[in-house]
Amino acid sequence: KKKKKRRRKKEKRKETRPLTNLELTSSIPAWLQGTLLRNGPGMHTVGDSKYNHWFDGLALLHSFSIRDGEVFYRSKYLQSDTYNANIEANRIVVSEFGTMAYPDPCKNIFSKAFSYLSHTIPDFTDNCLINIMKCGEDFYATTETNYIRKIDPQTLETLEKVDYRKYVAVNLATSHPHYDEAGNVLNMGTSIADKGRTKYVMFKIPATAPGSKKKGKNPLKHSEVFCSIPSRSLLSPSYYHSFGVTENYVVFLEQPFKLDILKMATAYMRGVSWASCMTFCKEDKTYIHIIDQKTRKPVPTKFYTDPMVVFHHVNAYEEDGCVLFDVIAYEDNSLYQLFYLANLNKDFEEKSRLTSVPTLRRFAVPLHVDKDAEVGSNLVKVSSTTATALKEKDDHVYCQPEVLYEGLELPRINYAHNGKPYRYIFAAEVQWSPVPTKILKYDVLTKSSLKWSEESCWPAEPLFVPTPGAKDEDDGVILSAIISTDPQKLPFLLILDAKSFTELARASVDVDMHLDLHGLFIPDAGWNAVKQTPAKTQEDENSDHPTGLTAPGLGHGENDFTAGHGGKSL
Ligand SMILES: CC1=C(/C=C/C(C)=C/C=C/C(C)=C/C=O)C(C)(C)CCC1
Ligand SMILES: [Fe+2]
Repeated sequence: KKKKKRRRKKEKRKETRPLTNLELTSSIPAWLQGTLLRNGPGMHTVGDSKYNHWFDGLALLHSFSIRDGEVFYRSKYLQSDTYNANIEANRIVVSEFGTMAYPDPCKNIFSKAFSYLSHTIPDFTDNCLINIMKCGEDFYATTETNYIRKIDPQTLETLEKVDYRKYVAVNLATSHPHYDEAGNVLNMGTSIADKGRTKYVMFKIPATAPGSKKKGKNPLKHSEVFCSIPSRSLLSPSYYHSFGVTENYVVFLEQPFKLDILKMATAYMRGVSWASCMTFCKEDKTYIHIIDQKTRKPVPTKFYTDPMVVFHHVNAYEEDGCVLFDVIAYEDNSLYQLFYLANLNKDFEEKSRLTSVPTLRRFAVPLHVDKDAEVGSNLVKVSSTTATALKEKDDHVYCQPEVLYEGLELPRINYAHNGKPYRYIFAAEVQWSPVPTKILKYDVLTKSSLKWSEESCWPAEPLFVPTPGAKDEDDGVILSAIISTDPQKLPFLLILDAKSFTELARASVDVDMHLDLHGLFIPDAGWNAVKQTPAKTQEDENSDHPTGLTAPGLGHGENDFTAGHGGKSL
């Protein structure tokens, strides 16, 4: 018992209490007030057991609150059922993407959690480590299963566990929803429970519960299915990580990177991970579904392109009768392969090489296909792109993209331009190694770029925050959490001027920060709001350590992307 207590205390100490007055290099723009809230895998070892894949790690939330020129930092593990069950058992007892685990036989912890999906697939994890979703007034940590976890964006406390299945029939859902101008959420999920009718389900969650402007109502209860698309193959639906929207359409790629439901149904018995149930069928095509938001039906033409693997859609818009969409595409699924912790060894940067560089590809899909157009003719009449769409017989159209840029991932845009013509992509530059070393601003119009980099620095996804009342698309700042491989260098929040890509300020944090995945910025309601001092929630746990240091994950020298700084971790 004593040992357990000690261990728990140690876990707690990996989290920070709010820190004030982070070291700033220069002043932060006065208008920049709010919280940068981010998510990512933070712990890859529980007791003596280790996860196999970087995407398995227990979710660690962290935030930078910027108020009146000061920056406050805090981090906290998501207290998911998965986290609690693992900590309680002192080993990994819940399966993640790359790790199959078994419940603790001595405990009854799984009596509730271990329900069966379609009587074959065990309940999925609620370790929501990928992104943060805003849903009405609420914020949720998200992953790709049917579970999301409500969180308090200020204290990072974990609140309710929400099962999407209570509201819409999905077993999987993306961690990259879209938002319309009113704040309604549009997301896509896959329904595999009903084996005979495997389908992709597009659903909407309203920003406010209809008929009530009162806070506290759960908008999820009012989720509605917007459209569903039958899967081409009932036993192997495609895997997808995101999708695109324009003002009137939705872009969904049914790619040849697939989930094998039969393999998934027997994975638990066979002791293999979910990841091993995913196959890239390089002989197959990538089908492009364009859904009309007015009719809520897919455009009937069968658009397709060559096999590829896409995780991130960048943006999509309509121009001259076409839907144009930009994605980051790979030739194969080697990205997932690289993130196995066994591959993330000490010589990681030298040894780990992607077999395909992520490329920015622009596709053009003609909305109205002339039945009389000649077979072989290009149906794209847009002058801004060299992408083509060749008419074939039987209502098929073969799309070939224009390759715009090579070596980028984690794309973000000024979200006010989502679904509309746009010019700038902010991303992490990655070449043959999956670790980003530069932040990139790519101008899709002039095809030129600006970059930020610094010796030994690994940047996170760059997030764009517009200046209030901004007119230009790039009028704002870029926020990115930077970690360093140099033990002498502290991790820091970097603030760049989005136009010139010059540094405006940085706030160094004396913690062991983890490399995160995705997040969002929550602007403060009023710029002149009363000065808020975050509550010192973790003070007593950390009182033996006045600076409230964080050592998420494994610490130095272990393979979890934690770039520590010498001697400071707990
Ligand atoms: C647990 C689980 C899954 C988890 C997938 C995850 C966690 C994917 C993360 C992807 C990322 C971070 C991509 C970045 O580009 C699946 C395969 C959906 C299916 C079944 C259960
Ligand atoms: Fe993502």
